[in-house]
Amino acid sequence: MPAAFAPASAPVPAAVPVPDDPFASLNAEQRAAVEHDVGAAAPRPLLVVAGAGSGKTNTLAHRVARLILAGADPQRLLLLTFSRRAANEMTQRAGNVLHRVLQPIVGGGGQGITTLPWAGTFHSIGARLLREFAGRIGLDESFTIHDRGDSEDLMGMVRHEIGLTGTQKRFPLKGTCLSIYSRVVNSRDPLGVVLQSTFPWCCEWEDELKRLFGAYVDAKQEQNVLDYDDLLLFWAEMASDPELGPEIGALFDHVLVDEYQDTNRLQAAIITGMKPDGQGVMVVGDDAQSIYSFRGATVRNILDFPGQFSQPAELITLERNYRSTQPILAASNALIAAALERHAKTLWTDKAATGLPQLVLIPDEAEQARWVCRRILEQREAGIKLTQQAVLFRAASHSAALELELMRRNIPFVKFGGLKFLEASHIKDVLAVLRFAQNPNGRMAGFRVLQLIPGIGPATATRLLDAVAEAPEALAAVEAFEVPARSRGDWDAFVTLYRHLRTPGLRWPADIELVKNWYLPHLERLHDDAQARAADVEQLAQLAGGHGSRETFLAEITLDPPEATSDRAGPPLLDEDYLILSTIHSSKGQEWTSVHVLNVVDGCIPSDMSTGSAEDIEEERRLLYVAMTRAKEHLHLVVPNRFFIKQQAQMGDRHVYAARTRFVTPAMLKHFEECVWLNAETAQSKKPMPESVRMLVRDRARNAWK
Ligand SMILES: Nc1ncnc2c1ncn2[C@@H]1O[C@H](COP(=O)(O)OP(=O)(O)OP(=O)(O)O)[C@@H](O)[C@H]1O
Repeated sequence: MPAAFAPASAPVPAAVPVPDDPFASLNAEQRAAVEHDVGAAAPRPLLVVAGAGSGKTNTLAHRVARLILAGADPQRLLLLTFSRRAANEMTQRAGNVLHRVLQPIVGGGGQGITTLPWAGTFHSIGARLLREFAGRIGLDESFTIHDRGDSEDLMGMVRHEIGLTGTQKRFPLKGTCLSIYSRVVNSRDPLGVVLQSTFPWCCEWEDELKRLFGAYVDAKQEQNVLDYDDLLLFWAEMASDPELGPEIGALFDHVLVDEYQDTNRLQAAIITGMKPDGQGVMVVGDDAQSIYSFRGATVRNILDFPGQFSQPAELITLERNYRSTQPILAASNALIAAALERHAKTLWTDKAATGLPQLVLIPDEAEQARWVCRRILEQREAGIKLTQQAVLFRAASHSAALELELMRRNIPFVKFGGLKFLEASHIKDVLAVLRFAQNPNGRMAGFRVLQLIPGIGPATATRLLDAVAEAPEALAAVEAFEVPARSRGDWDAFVTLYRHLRTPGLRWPADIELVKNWYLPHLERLHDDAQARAADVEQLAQLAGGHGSRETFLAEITLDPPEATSDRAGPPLLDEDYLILSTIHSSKGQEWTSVHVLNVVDGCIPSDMSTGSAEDIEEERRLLYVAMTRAKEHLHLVVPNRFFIKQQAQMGDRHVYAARTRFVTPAMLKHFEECVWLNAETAQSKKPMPESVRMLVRDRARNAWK
């Protein structure tokens, strides 16, 4: 039995007598979900369909605590969440409940009982299981994991190698190829179907793509690397194996899945493979918040869950919303009621409020930025901290004007969902060195590292990587390699580093210190803003200290990267109080007292990139629903009327007119307070819009398309 599955060293006493009812705050439906088949020998599958803000995360955390109190072994509890942050939060919340109950009994805190070693994302748990079972499925356990960028690069390289770049007609780019591949793997649909439905302009390349994907899989195998999709694919394969599937399933008494609406077919197959009868399986989700179909997630998973196992699942619906005021909820309900298919539920709340959500008409994006800043400062004066206010938008680029305005006014903010830490080239460089040391056969990492050395280009790097692939020990091949004379000094420094990194017994995180010292002079040479980037490298080194080994660090940072880098629009203006800027996708699961949604116009939401099919449009509607239901007390949908065209001379006046999003229909306007804002300097906001202006705006919007 692998070490990770060893029994807990300090088991929780079975069925502890409960002094105070820690579940008293739950409502009847939440309680039913928490108590479902507790203590039963064979707990039936359970689906909790929970509306936005109805406490599903809360319920799941209480269920975890309840199960542990009833004697469940935390080591045999698999908790699958959408992000690592969600896994940590869940563990902490369950810990708080347990703490409240157990503290009077065991005294002195009762902490430490709630480490949930199997709480994490599908991808990170998949990586762990694959390493544990590597030997059984013919996988070398030193495999490294490619992030999306590495995978694209490898796809590009293979595409070139098999001669698809030189074709007369333009073959799809590497990023598109990877998206198609990923979609096929995650949706489990045949290539032809995926091309027809999602990438119709690539249909003519079906045969070539098939050949490319075959070669891509071979390349990954040769180099002993796995991409994100492999983590799910291999896990699903193991789960469907008649011998391994039950063995893996038997490691866990309970399998709990959060945000089930954003899982894909492969993830559903993993659950059914491990637990064909659904015993101990509980999933929680909201079909109205399914927003990840571009990653292959399918809302069908949640709609079909009740009949997925050999026994029917029980269904519990949570409809009481604890987050938002009644008017916010009424507007959100009206919006989602127009959706084509969903589990019927209508949220209600007893949080009364006087104000309606606002629909704010604004002349253009620049005024939108000014108005939002002004409102945010007003609200702060009224006692709402900046961290309790968020500005949400459909695409990361939509906040550009606002970011400038915030910086001009010195309002601190943090942005989620922009450029990711791992996408920054300096972070990629450092990680590539570590990866090349961990797995010398991983060519993408090696290729990147070697070309950091002055005088070494793609041809020399390829020769060295070939030599490494053929040699029994990578270090010997590196030491014996002859580089051009002008690279000699830099090369020797690299060989010394590589020798250290390949020496057994090097104590992590010493590796990253060595890499940092080697890399910083290169950073100085390569970038003008080296200082800001060096701070990121420092942050990476600090993160590294929190991991047990090079191997786990590389796996975890690839799977769950930190968000912010100095590569963003500006340095993160951190303060003890700061405003939240976030894409709607990254706002999932969060809540704020006040929410502004930018660019609530057709073309932005629905995005003009996503209006291909009825399903795409439906997903855009759900996105707006997710954004609106993040608000507790104040909600503002901002509708700028005019967009300046980006590619034109400075001070150019070319622009287009936009219309309010189609999702807020005239019949829904009664749920909003409509206001118009003409100019930040003349305080004209909140006056009812004069009919003359209304007409003018409407006519102009229409004329723009004549
Ligand atoms: N029984 C309850 N009594 C009081 N407040 C509750 C109760 N259940 C949940 N809440 C509160 O309601 C809010 C929403 O809860 P939670 O984040 O768990 O909802 P959710 O269903 O996961 O939301 P979403 O899906 O919209 O992200 C939180 O502030 C939570 O503390």
